[in-house]
Amino acid sequence: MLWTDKYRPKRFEDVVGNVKQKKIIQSWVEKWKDDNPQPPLLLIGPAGTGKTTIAHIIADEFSEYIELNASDKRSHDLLISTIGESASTYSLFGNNRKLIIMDEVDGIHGTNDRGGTKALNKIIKESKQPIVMMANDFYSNKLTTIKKNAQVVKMDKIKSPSINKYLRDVVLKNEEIEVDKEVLKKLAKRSSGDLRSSINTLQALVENEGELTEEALDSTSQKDNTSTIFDTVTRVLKSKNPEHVKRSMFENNEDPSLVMEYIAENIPREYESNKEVKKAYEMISQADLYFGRTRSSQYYGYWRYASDFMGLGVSNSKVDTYRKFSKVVGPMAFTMMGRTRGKRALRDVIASKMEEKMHVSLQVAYTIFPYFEIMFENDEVAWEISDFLELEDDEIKFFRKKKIPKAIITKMEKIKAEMREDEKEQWRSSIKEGIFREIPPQDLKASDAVEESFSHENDTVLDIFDDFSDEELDEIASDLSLNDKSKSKSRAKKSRDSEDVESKSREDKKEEKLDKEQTTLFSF
Ligand SMILES: Nc1ncnc2c1ncn2[C@@H]1O[C@H](COP(=O)(O)OP(=O)(O)OP(=O)(O)O)[C@@H](O)[C@H]1O
Repeated sequence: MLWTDKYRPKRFEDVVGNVKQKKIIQSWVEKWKDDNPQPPLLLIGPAGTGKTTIAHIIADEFSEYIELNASDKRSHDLLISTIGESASTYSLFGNNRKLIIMDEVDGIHGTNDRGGTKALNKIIKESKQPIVMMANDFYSNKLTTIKKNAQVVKMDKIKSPSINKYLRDVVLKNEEIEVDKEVLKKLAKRSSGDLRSSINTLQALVENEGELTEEALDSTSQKDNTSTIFDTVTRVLKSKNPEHVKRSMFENNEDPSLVMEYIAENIPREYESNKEVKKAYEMISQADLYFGRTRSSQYYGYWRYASDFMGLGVSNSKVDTYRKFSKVVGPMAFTMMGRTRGKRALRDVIASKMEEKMHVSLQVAYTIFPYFEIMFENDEVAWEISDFLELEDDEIKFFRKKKIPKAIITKMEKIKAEMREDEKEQWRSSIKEGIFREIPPQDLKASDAVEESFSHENDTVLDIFDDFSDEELDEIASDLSLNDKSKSKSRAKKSRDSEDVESKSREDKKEEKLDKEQTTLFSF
């Protein structure tokens, strides 16, 4: 269980720091309870200081609450259509107030066609129900009017001695874990006032290493004012606010390809719908492509695209934000493999085996990886797929921690040995078809997903490219084969890019053919 969830304060007294602010908030709650309506509460402050925690403690004081993410367009529509009305009507039952919690109000879209702050301001002004809003950026111009109509509570960073004390007396004491005092102090200091990140870092280090060592701390946590890798991943997966995501990516000093691996590892832990997972992996695969280009061309400008795809792209792949607490974990497969270049190539070796045996593009192969993780949980299926793809032991380890039991291997090899050649052939194609059957067909069409993510329904994705020049956009469009015109322009410009596009269309044809062939059941 995630420690930040386990030790999430349930009462105001348990919330660390911000003593004066807590008093103001408690008084706001008391006044509402005395039937004395108050302006909306706006909690502004740095990440991981307890704003959401406080909002939930407040929620316990009211009979009902509704929680929305203001920067999420769908939430915003919901807000207008349902809350807009109820916020301005008194409850029929006196004190039965419905608390409205709105996170990321500094990420709300400004213009009218996207809902906008105007409508939100109207609701805030007219609301007869308690509203709590949260934001990170005190100086965001999106908050100018909201601030005028709200009771603003500026939350401070948590001081490092308080963080240290909390980690020691609450978290470690309860977990019955002893750590080096000096290293703990260092961790508290490095968290830059972000209590959540300090807890996450502590848990990750203790669980991964079995103890808290200075070396491990130095390798994961960052210098002051920079986000830790865990925070960046949390931000990318949980937020839909482009500015927050961008800032977090920017402030992270880690090796960007490692950040990508962390994000990739955590996508299926946070996102629930296949469509979102698939879109997110599309974005990862685009980021990966640009890392590859950076390496081959030594042009570091490509890093920026990689960073936008894995940050904003992944963040925007979710339809809605999830209100759950998934544990951010390190990239298992990559940690196991170490980070040497030779070993990291393992991932690409698997993908190319899939390309050869399953006739899919490398891009699609990467998209299938998370599904393999699930399929490989079954011993027989793991053996059959591994045998079909001719995976080596270390490649199997990529998808499952445990070895395939010897008894299963012996049993399956015996079955296979007794098959005639034509039966073997049929069996191999049934494995291939079986894999495809387990994956929604639309998830296998990489190019569709990219096009979809550029559709006008998903406006926020377009925001990613707001500050790209026309030329840069042209190049990206051609890489993603979005339109023929830019494709041919780029072809003339760069032979490397044209090779990508051509091989992509070859793969598309192969996929179309495969789609037609997929008729039989997954017959394991
Ligand atoms: N002041 C605090 N006291 C005790 N625990 C805290 C405090 N702040 C954060 N935490 C821990 O960190 C977790 C996350 O905090 P929370 O979600 O409230 O932060 P936040 O300020 O809302 O961050 P964000 O701006 O990123 O949404 C909590 O579940 C809790 O475990």
